[in-house]
Amino acid sequence: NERFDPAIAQMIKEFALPSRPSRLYNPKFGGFKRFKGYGYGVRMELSIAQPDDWHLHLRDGELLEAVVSHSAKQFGRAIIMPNLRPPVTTTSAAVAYHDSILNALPDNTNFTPLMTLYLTDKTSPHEIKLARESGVVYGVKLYPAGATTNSQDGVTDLFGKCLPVLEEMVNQDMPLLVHGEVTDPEIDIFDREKVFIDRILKPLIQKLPKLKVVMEHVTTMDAVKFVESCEEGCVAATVTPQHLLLNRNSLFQGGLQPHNYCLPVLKRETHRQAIVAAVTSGNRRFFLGTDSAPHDRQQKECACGCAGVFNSPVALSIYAKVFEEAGALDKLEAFTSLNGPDFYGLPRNTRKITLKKTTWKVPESYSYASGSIVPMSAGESLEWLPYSPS
Ligand SMILES: NC(=O)N[C@@H](CC(=O)O)C(=O)O
Ligand SMILES: [Zn+2]
Ligand SMILES: [Zn+2]
Repeated sequence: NERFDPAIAQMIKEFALPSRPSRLYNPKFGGFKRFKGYGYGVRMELSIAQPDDWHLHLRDGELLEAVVSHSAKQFGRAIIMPNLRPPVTTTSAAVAYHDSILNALPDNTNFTPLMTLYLTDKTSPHEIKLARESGVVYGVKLYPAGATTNSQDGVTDLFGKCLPVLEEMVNQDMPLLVHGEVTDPEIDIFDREKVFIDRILKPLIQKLPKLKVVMEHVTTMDAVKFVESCEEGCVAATVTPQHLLLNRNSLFQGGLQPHNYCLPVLKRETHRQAIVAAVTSGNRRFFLGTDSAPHDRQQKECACGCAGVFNSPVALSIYAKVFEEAGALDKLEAFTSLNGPDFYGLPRNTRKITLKKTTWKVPESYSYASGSIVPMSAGESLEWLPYSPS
């Protein structure tokens, strides 16, 4: 590095990986032209195994058509959430939904949807067997009834109604994916995740220590501590771009910000920092799950707006930004591309994608047949532009 100006040498040191520099990180030097954010025109590229999205809402109908390509461009696989109306409660419904996703996909993509079943009080153990046999279902989703978007048909009493199903899931090695918030109206909305851990998750893993559980979209230091305390390979967590980048101030900055409203709701800064520390530590229990949850603009900008952030177009740029700011770009690939398949017992993607450190502007909205969808960070500038896999 002596060849370079000391400022560049320092930057290279910061970005170069101690362990596998050539594999994960290839800085390319583009002369000494001024380049935004970089005094000396250093151009950076990050090449990583193709990421998967372990928590994604693709919706159906027109919305599915409008959003699916944003995921298919960047991700190899995605766990598809079943909270449609009506919810995907049976294997045959999951197979039909799988087909409609494949039909909506653009040509020449290798994107593979991994389906889930929506757990209800009435789900039978037999349905779990069918799900496993289908070869397209990879998880069962627990929505406490009333906790979030389209959760009306969710579970009212997990231990009272669902134990035989959960036992069959252990037999079938079928993971339980959890929206971890209690719905008790007495509990403050900012405490619902913590209380869920104490009331439901701790007793659950005590009763069924072999059940694979993914705590979806973790938002608190309590969840981080809980997941870290569990046995690796049994309990894991997905983390969204918004819960890594934003705190609850972003809901009210300069006026009410409906496009930052999702569930679990954004938390205070100390929680955000705990989540960033967890994912950038290299802990294998944490992996990428965008929770990209598109709603039409009119359903967001109204008197009783829906919960959900549409982040597919910006997710990888934001994850890279968060890891870069934490000085942990060397841990990004494990989080985006390795820990997830390892937990689910699936092969890692062999394709690569490239993230290029260049400034790009996020569109204000994406229009589709009957409306438009506003993405996370709409109108803002981001770096780390993802390139399609080669
Ligand atoms: N995250 C959200 O705020 N919304 C999700 C549901 C969910 O994941 O809880 C949705 O389907 O819109
Ligand atoms: Zn959820
Ligand atoms: Zn979700």
